Amino acid sequence: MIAVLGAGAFGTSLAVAIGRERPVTLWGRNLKHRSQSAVSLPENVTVSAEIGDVGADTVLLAMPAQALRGFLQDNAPRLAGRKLVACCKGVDLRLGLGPVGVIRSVLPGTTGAILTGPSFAADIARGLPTALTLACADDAEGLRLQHDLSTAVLRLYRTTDVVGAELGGALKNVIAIAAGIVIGAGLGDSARAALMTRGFAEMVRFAESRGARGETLTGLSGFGDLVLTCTSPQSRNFRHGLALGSGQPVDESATVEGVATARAVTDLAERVGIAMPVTAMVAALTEGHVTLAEAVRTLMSRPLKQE
Ligand SMILES: NC(=O)C1=CN([C@@H]2O[C@H](COP(=O)(O)OP(=O)(O)OC[C@H]3O[C@@H](n4cnc5c(N)ncnc54)[C@H](O)[C@@H]3O)[C@@H](O)[C@H]2O)C=CC1
Ligand SMILES: O=C(CO)COP(=O)(O)O
Repeated sequence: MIAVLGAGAFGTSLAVAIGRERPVTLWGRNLKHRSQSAVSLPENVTVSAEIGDVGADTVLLAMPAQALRGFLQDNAPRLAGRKLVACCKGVDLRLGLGPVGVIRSVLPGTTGAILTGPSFAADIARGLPTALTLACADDAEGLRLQHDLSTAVLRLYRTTDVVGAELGGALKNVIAIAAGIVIGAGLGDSARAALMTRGFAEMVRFAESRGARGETLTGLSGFGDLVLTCTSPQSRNFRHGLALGSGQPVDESATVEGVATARAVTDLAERVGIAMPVTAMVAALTEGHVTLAEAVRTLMSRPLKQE
């Protein structure tokens, strides 16, 4: 049995997609919000506001990355021993870990996996074809999850490179904010392409330094999601950048994972001496430490180097 915890945009869309083929329980802490959503649920989906009723052994965790640690701590006894699949993208500010690292840190001994890759919740909910990465260090467990969670239109690829999948999804949000800033400020498509490419280089550099395989970063959870998020106004991270770049107010109510992750990753990279110029600039810009003009000048005046 499968449960999705978190009835926001992504959790609801996953419950809808999986619920078209098999039974799912969807739990949310604020189901009033869900009932206002335009998405209608298939019959296979049972909605519950009582977490104690959720008896599934496979549990998808679909809340923002910065909320995951507290949620796991609050619900540790009830979640221990289940297969936990993180469905969020980010690096925890306090622990400096991706979502599976957070699961392992709060619930040692629990199987942790991550479902990530290029997919807008609205596309999944509409039943449009989507391909994602399912990463689990235990390949036999990963194989089982891959089969249990794939559907006719939700195609899961499998890897054991958990760190690579975690960091691809987390870091692309930061680069998407930068891409939005570039477009919002009218700096042009050429500048965005340059920034995506150099941003991707620093994603790979950072992820490899933490044990990820480069090929994971070139896959769906890295390059794939980078392309989607840096080029579509459906992305909240991209839209956040658009607002910053064009001097408009940002949407404070939106889940914009790249903001906290930019700070978390900048601090981690500084500690180990890895150059992350785009990520560090996004952290400085979103925190108001530099102006856009200073950021562009700084990035363009870095010493000339080999590609
Ligand atoms: N929306 C999308 O298209 C996609 C989102 N994601 C990822 O999914 C994660 C969640 O994003 P969305 O669902 O889009 O955000 P959302 O803002 O639509 O929903 C977040 C949900 O988490 C719940 N929540 C927040 N803090 C909580 C806590 N402490 N305990 C329990 N529930 C809590 C909220 O009540 C809300 O229902 C993010 O990491 C995002 O990057 C991944 C792929 C696609
Ligand atoms: O992760 C996503 C698409 O894969 C969703 O992007 P946003 O969180 O920027 O909306």
